[in-house]
Formats: sequence, C-alpha cells, structure tokens
Amino acid sequence: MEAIAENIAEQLYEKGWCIVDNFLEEGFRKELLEEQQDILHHGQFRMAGVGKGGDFRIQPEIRSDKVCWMDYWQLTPLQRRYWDQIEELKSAINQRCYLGLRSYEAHFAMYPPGSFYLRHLDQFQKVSYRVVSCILYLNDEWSEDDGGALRMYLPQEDGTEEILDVFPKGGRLVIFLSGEIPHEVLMTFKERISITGWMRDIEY
Ligand SMILES: O=C(O)CCC(=O)C(=O)O
Ligand SMILES: [Fe+2]
Repeated sequence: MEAIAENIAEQLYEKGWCIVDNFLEEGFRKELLEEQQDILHHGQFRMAGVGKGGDFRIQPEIRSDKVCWMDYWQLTPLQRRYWDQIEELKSAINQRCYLGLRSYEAHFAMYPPGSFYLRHLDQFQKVSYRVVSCILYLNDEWSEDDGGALRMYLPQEDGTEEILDVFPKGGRLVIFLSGEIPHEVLMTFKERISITGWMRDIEY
C-alpha cells in the first residue's frame, strides 16, 4: 500500500490526476458492494443535489444519481477499512504535494440506468475546500456498451483540453485535483456504483 500511495502522490504532483486499477483487493470490493446494495435496498439513498448550503438544489437535468453520505462516527468495519486506506493516501499526498489536506468526506453513489452528471468542477463557487477528488468504482463487470464513463477534460499546456473516458471498472480508483479538472459522467445504461470522496483543506 505504501508504495502505491507514493506512486499516486507522485502522479498527482506531476500531472494532477491518476488512475489505479485494483486499488481494492477483489474480495474486499465485493464485500463493500454487497454492503452498499444493502444500504440502497433499505432506502437510505437520496437524490443527489448541486450547490452548498442555501444554494443546494435537486436538479435531475444536471445530475440524476442517488447518494448516501458516509458518517465518520458510524462507519461499518468495511467502510472504516476503506477510509483508513484513503487516510494513508492523504498522508502520502501531503508529504509529496504539500496540499495541506486535513480531512476527508465521502458518499456512496448509485447511478440508475439512464442517469448522468453533466460537466462540472468539484469545487463550489463560494467555497473551495475540496482539493483532491477520489472516486472508487465497485461494479462487478463493465463493458463499453454499458456507457457510464467518467469523461475527464484534461487541461493541456497550449490551453486546449484532452478528453479521457474512464470506465467505472470495479476496484479502479480515480484521483484528481478537484478545482482543476472538469469532468462529467456520461449516461449509464446499467446501475453504476461507486464511492466518491474529497480530501479537504479544512478540519472536520
Ligand atoms: O462517479 C464518477 O465517475 C464521478 C462523480 C462526480 O463527478 C461527482 O460526484 O462529483
Ligand atoms: Fe465530480
């Protein structure tokens, strides 16, 4: 894990983003997926919104996923195990990139068939404490026909953008600078499950 964390931190430093396959060991991924499906079937997911505080709105024309926030004080043992992995990664990133990361927040996300999330940045207009976005996919199988790619718009030195489509393959972790890389979730044709989190430069 340590070597992986250092490698991720290095890539984040060099280019602002990084993709790691098999970040989760397969047995662990399956257990987390089952747990998330349980929570989902108990009706604990809500329509996701956009904006913060008084600006919060549910806008299905912008995003149509459902989310369930992870509560640090009520993490299940499996969730804690993932959280600890991310904390370790956060330390490695701090050592390499000096981003002053101090906390982490995360939610489970489920994109039902037909849902999407239009192009956006992960920082709110008035507050910018989300510094590093971390998305982990939990899906059993994924083929290109299932849609649902994460489309990243990578800024190039000449001012243009390069498009990179990343499929939500189980166990894959995507990390990027929240304020610098615009991205969207293309329409999915199959239920799409993930844990999305943000390392922040504020305390809990
Ligand atoms: O699930 C993904 O691939 C990206 C989700 C996302 O962009 C977000 O929740 O802000
Ligand atoms: Fe996002």
